[in-house]
Amino acid sequence: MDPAIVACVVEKHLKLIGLEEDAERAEQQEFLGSLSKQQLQQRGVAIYGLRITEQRTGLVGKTIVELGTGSNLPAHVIKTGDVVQIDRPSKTEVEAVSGIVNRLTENFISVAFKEPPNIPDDGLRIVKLPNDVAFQRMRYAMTNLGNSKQSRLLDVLFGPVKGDGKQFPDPDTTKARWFNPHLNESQKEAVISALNASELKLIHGPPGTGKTETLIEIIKQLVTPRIFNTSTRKRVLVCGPSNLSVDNIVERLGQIDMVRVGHPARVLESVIPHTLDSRLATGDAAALVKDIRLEIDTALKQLSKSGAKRREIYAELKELRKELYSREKGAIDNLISGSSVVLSTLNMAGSKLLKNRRFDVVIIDEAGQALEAECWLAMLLAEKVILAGDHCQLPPTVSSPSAERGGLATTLFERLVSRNPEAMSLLNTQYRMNHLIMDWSSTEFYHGKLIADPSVATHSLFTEHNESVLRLIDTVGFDYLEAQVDEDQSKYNEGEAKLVVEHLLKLVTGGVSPKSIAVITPYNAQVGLIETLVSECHQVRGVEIGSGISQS
Ligand SMILES: Nc1ncnc2c1ncn2[C@@H]1O[C@H](COP(=O)(O)OP(=O)(O)OP(=O)(O)O)[C@@H](O)[C@H]1O
Repeated sequence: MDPAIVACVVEKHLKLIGLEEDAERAEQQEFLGSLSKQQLQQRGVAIYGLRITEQRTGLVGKTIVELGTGSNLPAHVIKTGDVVQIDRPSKTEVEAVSGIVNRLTENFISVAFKEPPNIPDDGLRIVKLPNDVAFQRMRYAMTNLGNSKQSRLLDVLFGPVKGDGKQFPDPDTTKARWFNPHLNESQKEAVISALNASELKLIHGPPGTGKTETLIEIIKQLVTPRIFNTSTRKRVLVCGPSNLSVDNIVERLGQIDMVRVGHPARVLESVIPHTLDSRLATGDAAALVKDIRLEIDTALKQLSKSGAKRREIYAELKELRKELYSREKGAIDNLISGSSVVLSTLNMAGSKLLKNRRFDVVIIDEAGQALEAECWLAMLLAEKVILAGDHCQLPPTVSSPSAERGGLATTLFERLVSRNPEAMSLLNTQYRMNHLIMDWSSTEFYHGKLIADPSVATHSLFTEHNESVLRLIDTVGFDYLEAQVDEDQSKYNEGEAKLVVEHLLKLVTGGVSPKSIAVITPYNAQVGLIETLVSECHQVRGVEIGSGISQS
């Protein structure tokens, strides 16, 4: 590698991450500081009138405080994993404490704290705060990259070595043993070249081309080699930028020896049994920590009625939590280092649980949606990386215009596709769209290289073919006026919304179920308007309407 190039990349990204963090913080603070109680509630960033309903011990000695209002919580936008402040707005002498939302139901919100919080039992408020953990971790990743030693992987990524190194002679594909023999030719080529790559593999997967399907085969082949005659089973870290991107893989891996690192409240329900928490709560580890958890919970219960003994109980709690931490840490280490496949978000790869571990291979899915620094959180943990994604779709969202101009939204995947094209395979057959829908994007973005699999190439919603598969409606000249709701700058257009509902009616009366239709519009106000019109028209109720921005 060329240390000067690495230093330059590190410096650039540290600066861009700083700009992005400043922009996000300024946005949040301006937002929170300028709003009244009523406005904060209306926007859903604060919940008032809460009281503590329960306190207990969570994983690694955290204190979990459950709060409720006595009935359903008002509408809010607070999500699990958000950093929140808890205070008592009517009493300034009560010091605010901050924690992380651990679980949410209609009636309760649970918050995890490092130490038991010293707050009163009622009259409390929760306010959503900006979360700087992601930024701290990205900074840590870039600093680590700057300090990393020369390696083959870094030579490929920052030096003159090409990313086409092979470990084995190419196998006879007709005789290869596949977990999924139905993979198409481009998928099989991607699997073989990924397994054979010495340091780097890039898999370019346009929509519906079976990127996940291909990664599943790669993971299974790494853990239990069948194609390449090697007895070495690899240990794999699989990451993605969002919880959903990781959970899609967990769901399709089946019964493999794996552990999903991440908060159970943030993962899909079907994935919960694979989470670290669930595995710890059910295995041998559970017995090891059961007694000590009970003792902590008893001490926590005494705390609220203890008066003068409060200090003693705090001291006892501190000791108990130290012991719990050390036992749980041992159990966590055993589980993570004993699993063939570990899965987490990129951000979580920078957490205490994973950051100093080593793997044989790191796989990143949806790499076209991840910031470069996030990728480094995972990539520094192995000597071989496989990145899958599609740089021709939307890049990750960036709040700071200066950071965007500086290149923060240019992903590592996109950079490597042009820097190391020899390491790339294109998945060329898609299984989702009629070819008429595909043709346009194939020509515009994929140099006309996409093929529609025969199973979908001519499929259509109607058996009697009188409705076109793809229709573009130019509303210029229709006198449809755009309007703006408020200072949010969100726009809507009544004429276009009515046109959408007319088309929905046509589809539904033609026999399409409303549940299989989705409407996407970039403006929240337009989402709201179409939702209202849809709710007023009973035939089309059930249609999904959204801005297309993922919530995961
Ligand atoms: N070789 C194949 N034969 C038949 N069906 C396939 C094949 N590969 C993928 N599919 C199907 O195509 C669909 C898309 O696959 P998959 O979700 O793996 O694609 P993707 O590229 O990850 O999708 P996305 O566009 O969401 O990123 C799935 O229904 C999958 O079962």
